[in-house]
Amino acid sequence: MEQTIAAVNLKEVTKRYGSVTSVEDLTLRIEEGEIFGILGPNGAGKTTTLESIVGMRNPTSGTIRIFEWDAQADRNAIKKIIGVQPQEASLLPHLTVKETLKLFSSFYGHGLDYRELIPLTGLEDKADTLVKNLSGGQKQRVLIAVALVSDPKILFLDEPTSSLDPRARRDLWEAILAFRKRKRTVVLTTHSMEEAEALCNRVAIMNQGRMIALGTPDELIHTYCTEKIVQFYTEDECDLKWIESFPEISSAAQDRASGRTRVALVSTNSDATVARLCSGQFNIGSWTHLLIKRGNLEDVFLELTGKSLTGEGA
Ligand SMILES: Nc1ncnc2c1ncn2[C@@H]1O[C@H](COP(=O)(O)OP(=O)(O)OP(=O)(O)O)[C@@H](O)[C@H]1O
Repeated sequence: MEQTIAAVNLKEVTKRYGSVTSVEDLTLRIEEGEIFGILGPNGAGKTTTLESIVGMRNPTSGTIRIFEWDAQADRNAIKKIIGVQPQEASLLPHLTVKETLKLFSSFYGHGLDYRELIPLTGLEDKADTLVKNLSGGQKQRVLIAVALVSDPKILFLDEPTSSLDPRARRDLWEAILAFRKRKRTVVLTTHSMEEAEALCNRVAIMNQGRMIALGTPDELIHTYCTEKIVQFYTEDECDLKWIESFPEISSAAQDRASGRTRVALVSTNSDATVARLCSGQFNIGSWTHLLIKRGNLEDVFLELTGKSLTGEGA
């Protein structure tokens, strides 16, 4: 069966700087229409990967293709179909948002008009505001609008929301999702597992230059986070030793606040644990507020590396 052409295709890509290996033996296929996240802590190799794909760095070995083009040999062809979020320094502070987008549009013979870009990036209220008077989040949206001016087939974003407050971050997620609705591809890097879960249909987790996991957020959580937390409230303290004697319970903890006890059980089989709770096997009397929490991508990273994403040891 003939495979469709990938939006981005990396084969055995390695990038070395002297004795430092930034990216090692990375093979990865990103399909058209995906929002693909490259995740990992500081120094994992995310930016090196992204910049190698867009032709800003040359890999030491391996091949990178964007659709039918080679990332090194066909840079001019590739430039016409990709959008890369520029640095803030490329904005002129004394132009309005509308003027900025008109200026960048004038560089292209085709592409999106500012009248389309402004609603796409949620900048309707700021169209006539000078760039120098925008907040950090609004500037970030202008940068993404600039990356979209050429109506690219693939948009590349390096940590697009790292400096934003939660509200601005959500607004930007909306803009990225709106772009994807146009059947375009987005490749982004992020430290934030929350962002990856909210936005990306597939993610590659990198650590120390290597890809250590690849899949949908759900697949990765299901594969690597086999334990769930079963939480509920009781009136009195529980006999945790008894509860921990059940085979699927890895650990149990409780804390008392506002006259009641919150109990958290880490379970390898939450269905069995809930069944025991409902049938009274834990001998705890009445209970309320049952909550079952599954792991997240942060837990996946912890499971794979023994470290949190912020680099703290487990
Ligand atoms: N130009 C360079 N010269 C030497 N070493 C480099 C260079 N660029 C990156 N590196 C090294 O390669 C490794 C990966 O860096 P990279 O910037 O790709 O990581 P990252 O995952 O994007 O990190 P961050 O989240 O901190 O931006 C790091 O150890 C970094 O110091």
